[in-house]
Amino acid sequence: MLFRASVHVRSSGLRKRCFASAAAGFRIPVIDFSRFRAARSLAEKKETANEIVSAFKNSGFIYVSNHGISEDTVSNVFRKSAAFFKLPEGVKAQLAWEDPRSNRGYVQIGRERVTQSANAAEISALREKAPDFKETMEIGRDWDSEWKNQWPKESDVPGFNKTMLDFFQTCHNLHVEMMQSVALGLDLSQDFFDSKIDQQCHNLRLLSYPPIKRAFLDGDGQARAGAHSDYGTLTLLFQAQVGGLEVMDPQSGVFVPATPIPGTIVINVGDLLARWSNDVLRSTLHRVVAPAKMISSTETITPARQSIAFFSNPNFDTLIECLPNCGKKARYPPVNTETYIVGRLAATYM
Ligand SMILES: O=C(O)CCC(=O)C(=O)O
Ligand SMILES: [Fe+2]
Repeated sequence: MLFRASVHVRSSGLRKRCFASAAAGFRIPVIDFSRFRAARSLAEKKETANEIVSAFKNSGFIYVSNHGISEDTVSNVFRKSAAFFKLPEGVKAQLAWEDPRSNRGYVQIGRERVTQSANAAEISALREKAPDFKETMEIGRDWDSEWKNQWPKESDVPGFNKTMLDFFQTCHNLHVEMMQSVALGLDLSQDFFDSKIDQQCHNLRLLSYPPIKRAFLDGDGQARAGAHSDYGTLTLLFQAQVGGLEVMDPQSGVFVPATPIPGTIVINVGDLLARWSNDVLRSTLHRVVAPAKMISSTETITPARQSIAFFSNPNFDTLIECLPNCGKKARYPPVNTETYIVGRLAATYM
């Protein structure tokens, strides 16, 4: 049964109550991360860490407030991203994403079909029938010896490259701290993950969902981004105010809107972290659909939507095998991070 569940924002700067439709028991809590940073003892730190891990066990998703990334920084990234997507198709096409091992470059509408399936033929059929209505720009660590980022010319989008590189580093730093909280919440030493996630094998993804006829999105299986889980450790998602992100309540199977809360980052567990934790932590299905609130009830075009996702990964040479404190019997065989991530990417792109 659906009902209105309240989401409480704890931070003083953001003290307000937000409402989200939710199935019974389903909650995406708002975590004030300044409490983790300001904690004067390990026990105090662990209080926030436990809240985070408890949410990752239940819904797999949290909103994080007071995360330390300024609004100016985030809005500047959104501005540069918008300027990039406004470039002529021909210019963007020259920066095309080419190889899952690189996972860098521009992905035009219809090239990716995110789904839960790991079967390439099934994904290909889905892509034909119901492609994702989005374009993206994928950015990796810039000092990789093998793979180069596909940067636009400085004169095409002034300041783009530097803005994105700075933001990449900023998100990496937050990921390290978030993983420290995950470690504490799992009763591991705070630095447990540090040396396993320090090579920045992450992927910064700029997303642009163009305005689209609502009727299109109402079609069978059609969405701005189809139901999927993410692949890595944690995803840091910055969403603009348009809305449309929905998270599946794992108990009821109902998709619940993850309504944007200004100033917060949505953070969710990816498949590799779920696997690492022997499914103690949950990697939850989510999707992007037409926003619940349209401009008017007669509106047939959904507004454009922008978001920025930072897909954090373990180091590519990290072996993912059942963590301590996560059950006696491993559910999965060990897997190398790069093999896993590249395999998933290879299946989802054409
Ligand atoms: O655009 C969004 O809000 C979510 C995007 C997403 O889930 C993804 O790219 O994996
Ligand atoms: Fe996602």
